[in-house]
Amino acid sequence: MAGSGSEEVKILGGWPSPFVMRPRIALNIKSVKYYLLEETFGSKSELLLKSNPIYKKMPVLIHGDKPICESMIIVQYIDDVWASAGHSIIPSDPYDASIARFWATYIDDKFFPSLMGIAKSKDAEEKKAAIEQAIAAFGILEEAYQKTSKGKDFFGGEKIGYVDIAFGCYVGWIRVTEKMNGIKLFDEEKVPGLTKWAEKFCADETVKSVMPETDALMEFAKKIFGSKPPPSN
Ligand SMILES: N[C@@H](CCC(=O)N[C@@H](CS)C(=O)NCC(=O)O)C(=O)O
Repeated sequence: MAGSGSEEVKILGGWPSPFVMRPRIALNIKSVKYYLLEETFGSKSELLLKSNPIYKKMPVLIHGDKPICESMIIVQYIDDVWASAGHSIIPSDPYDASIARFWATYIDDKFFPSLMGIAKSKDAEEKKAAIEQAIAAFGILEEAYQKTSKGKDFFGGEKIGYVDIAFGCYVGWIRVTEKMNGIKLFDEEKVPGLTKWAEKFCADETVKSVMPETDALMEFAKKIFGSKPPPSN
């Protein structure tokens, strides 16, 4: 049985992590108060290691004394436990829910590796290929957005939903990637829907307080990836 909605809620995680943003947005949608137990990148707390012994990654949601791991599983859990609060994050229609899960999986399995590929590429050729992959994924996601939003602001329709949370958590990192590499992924001409969507997403009350400033994220990125991006063609 799911835990009672009244038990204490804690999130283990660091502010720059896109994955940590996901449950924080979901909790904001449900107006659930939580404590953020800040994890430092590079050193893992005992509580994190104990709470996520398999992957040892953030975020972990601790509800009462129960740990829940994996960001999108946590989002689903929050939607289930606080079902009557805020709005539904997962569509109630089973088919729409499966489509939302499909796109969330695509975002983590295909889009995110291409974004990371840009930062981690060792030479110009690798970087070019990663940029091309990211642009292709943006094109695919633009189509998905046009289909699922049905003329509304978000993938989820009028309100932020499952796919918005899955993709939206990367907006800050996408902006950092654009700045560090002199490229444009949110391109009004090529992906007009996604470009407007990103602005609406970042302006939403449930997102504003957890979306890191691009400059702060950039400083953090320089520390982990180095200040000089690999050469481009
Ligand atoms: N699939 C995981 C990914 C979580 C993840 O990669 N977290 C990173 C922070 S952004 C982490 O904890 N990294 C530490 C490590 O890999 O040891 C999720 O969605 O929760």
